[in-house]
Amino acid sequence: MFELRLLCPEDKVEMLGEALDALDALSVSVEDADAHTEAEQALFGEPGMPAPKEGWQRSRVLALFQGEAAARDAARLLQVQDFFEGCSVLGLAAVPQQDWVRLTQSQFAPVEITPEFWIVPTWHEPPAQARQVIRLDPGLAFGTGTHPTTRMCLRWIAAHPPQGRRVLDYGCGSGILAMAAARFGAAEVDAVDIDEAAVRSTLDNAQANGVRLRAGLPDQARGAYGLVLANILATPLKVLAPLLWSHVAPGGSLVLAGILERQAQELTAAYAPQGELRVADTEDGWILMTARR
Ligand SMILES: C[S@@+](CC[C@H](N)C(=O)[O-])C[C@H]1O[C@@H](n2cnc3c(N)ncnc32)[C@H](O)[C@@H]1O
Repeated sequence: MFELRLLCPEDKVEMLGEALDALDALSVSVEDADAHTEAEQALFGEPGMPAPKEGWQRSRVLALFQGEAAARDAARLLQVQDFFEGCSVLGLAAVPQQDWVRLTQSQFAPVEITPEFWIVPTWHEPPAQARQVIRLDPGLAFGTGTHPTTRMCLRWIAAHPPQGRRVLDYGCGSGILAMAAARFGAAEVDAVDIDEAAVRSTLDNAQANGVRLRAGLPDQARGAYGLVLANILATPLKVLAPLLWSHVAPGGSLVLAGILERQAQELTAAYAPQGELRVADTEDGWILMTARR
């Protein structure tokens, strides 16, 4: 394969991407051309807020082509287009053949939650000491067990098995928390998400793990649950406070994640009318907050 490297200003990125697509590029990726220099610009918003800008001042656009001829033709064609003004060709380079599947898989190892409880990709054997295993491959939905917020929720579930309880996983992503709740004895599990792809992913993962649960959009959450889990982000968690609390049964627990250490105070304040949130765990600057009803 051959890689064509282009440089372009912010307002040309989208058009260039579409043109490369039309020229049969196998893939197009965009990087900050000023990364690791004084001119590097951070491009992210606060959790729950849009990024301040959609592109970098100067972007490096990398397009993969099947062969050298296709990459050279694309470069020649682009250079004579009006919209290419302000852009330039940085170069063409052969991309060494790699086993991409193996390379991707090698980045995902089994994740230890406790010495007995592991999240294991399907291409790995579970470790010998694992007594509880969830099989999960990285997919479209969030939740492989590699993120601290997910890991803290999983540790909490393992330490407080929801034996015989109804459990709600609000913002289920891959369904990892819902499956863990089922594995640790939940009588009934509902998993909901605003993203339909996450709902599908949860159903697929549950089936692959032989776990019974109901998954759907948020209006599928019904009634009171002995355990409500929500690993989202601070801003939606604050907005959802009355709703999430309304689903916690008397004597039940609420477990919240996706919160940065510095956001503890605002979360405590947002939930104060409902219940007393406490920090139950912390990892890599993230915290887990819980409350009993
Ligand atoms: C950080 S992921 C957590 C996934 C998984 N529960 C875990 O712990 O790894 C957050 C999920 O919440 C979903 N989400 C975001 N806002 C939501 C909302 N208002 N209601 C329901 N789900 C929401 C997202 O689509 C995403 O799948």
